[in-house]
Amino acid sequence: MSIEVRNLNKRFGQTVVCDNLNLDIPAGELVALLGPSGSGKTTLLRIIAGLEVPDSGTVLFHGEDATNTDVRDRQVGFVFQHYALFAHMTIFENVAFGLRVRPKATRPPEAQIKAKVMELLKLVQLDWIADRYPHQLSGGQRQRIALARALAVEPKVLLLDEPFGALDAKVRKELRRWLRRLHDEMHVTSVFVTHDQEEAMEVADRIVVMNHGRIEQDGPPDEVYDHPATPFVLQFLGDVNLFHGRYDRAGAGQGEVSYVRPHELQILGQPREGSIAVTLSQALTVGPNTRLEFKRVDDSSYVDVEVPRTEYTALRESIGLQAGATAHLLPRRVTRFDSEVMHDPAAAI
Ligand SMILES: Nc1ncnc2c1ncn2[C@@H]1O[C@H](COP(=O)(O)OP(=O)(O)OP(=O)(O)O)[C@@H](O)[C@H]1O
Repeated sequence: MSIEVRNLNKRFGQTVVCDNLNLDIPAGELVALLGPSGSGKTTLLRIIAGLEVPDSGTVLFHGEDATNTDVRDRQVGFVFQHYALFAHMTIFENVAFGLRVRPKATRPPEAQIKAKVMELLKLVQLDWIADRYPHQLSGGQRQRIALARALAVEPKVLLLDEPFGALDAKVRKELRRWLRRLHDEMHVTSVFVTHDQEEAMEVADRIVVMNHGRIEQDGPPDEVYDHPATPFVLQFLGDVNLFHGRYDRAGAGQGEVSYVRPHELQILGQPREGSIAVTLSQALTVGPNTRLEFKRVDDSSYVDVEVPRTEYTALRESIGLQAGATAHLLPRRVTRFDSEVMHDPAAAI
C-alpha cells in the first residue's frame, strides 16, 4: 500500500515538529526516515500510524484520505525500540496475540492461527524457541519476535521506530541485513526511523533526510550520498572537511565553503597545482583503514584524511610519511553549494 503525506504540519507548543511535509512512499518500498534527535522523525511516523493527529495536512493510504482513520483501522504493524513482549506469555502466544484478540467473526480458526504463527516464526528463523518466554531470549531475538508479532495481522504498512537502537553494534548489523532480506521476501511497505546514517544506507530503498521538521532530501541512498542537496545532508551522511573559501587558498572568498570527504583527498610527496601543504599530526589505524590528521601549514587548521591501511604503509616507505612530516593534499572531488543569489534567475541576468 502506498503512503502519501501532503502539506503536513504539527507543532508542540512553540516547537514546529513537522513543517509542511510532503512525501510519497510507493507500495512495497522500505524507506528510512533519517535525521538527528528532535528532527521530527518519530512524530511523522506516529502521524502516519494514526497515533498522533496533525494540526493540518493529510495522510493518504493507497490514494485514500486516512488522516482521520482510527489507528486500529489503518492496518499498520509496529516495532519500537523497546517493544515489550508480554512477559507471561510464550513466544508462540506473543505472536498469536493479534489474531486471538480479533472479534469472533474475523478470528481465524485455531489450526489456522497455529499454522500462521509457525510460518512467521520460521520466517524470523526462531521457530525453535516457540515455547520459551521473552526473558529467555536475547535482545536481538526479542526484536525479531516483535517483528513476527507485528506481521501476524498481515499489516499493509510496517512502521519501525529505531527497532535495533538498544542492541549492540554487531547484533544491529546482523539484524539490518536480516530485515533487508525479510523485506525483499515480504514487500510490505515499510517506514523505518533511524538516526544512524550507516543503518539507513544499508537497509533502505530510499532515504528521507529530516532536519528541524523539514525534509532536506529524499532519494536512493547512493544519490543522497553522492549528490547531497544541502550542506546539512552532506555533513549528516558522513565525515567531511570544511574549507572556508577555496580549499587551496586559506580564508579567500569569504562566504564560499568547499567540502571534501576524508577519503577523497590524495596524499602527495610534492606539491601540485591545487594542492595544499600540510604536516602530519597523527595517524590512527582502525580496522582496514588509517585515519590521518593533518595540520595546514598556512592557517594551522586540521584536515582529516582516510586511506586503506596498506596505502598508509606504502606512503611511509615512498614519501616518508610520519608524524611531523610535510605532505601535500589534493582533493579528488570537491562539493560546493551555490549561494542563494545564484539560485535566483533574476539575479543571474
Ligand atoms: N508529545 C509531545 N509533546 C511535546 N513535545 C513533543 C512531543 N513529542 C515530541 N515532542 C518534541 O518534538 C520534537 C521532535 O520530536 P521527535 O520525537 O519527533 O523527533 P525525532 O527526530 O524522532 O527524535 P529522536 O531521534 O530523539 O526520537 C522534539 O523537540 C520533541 O521534544
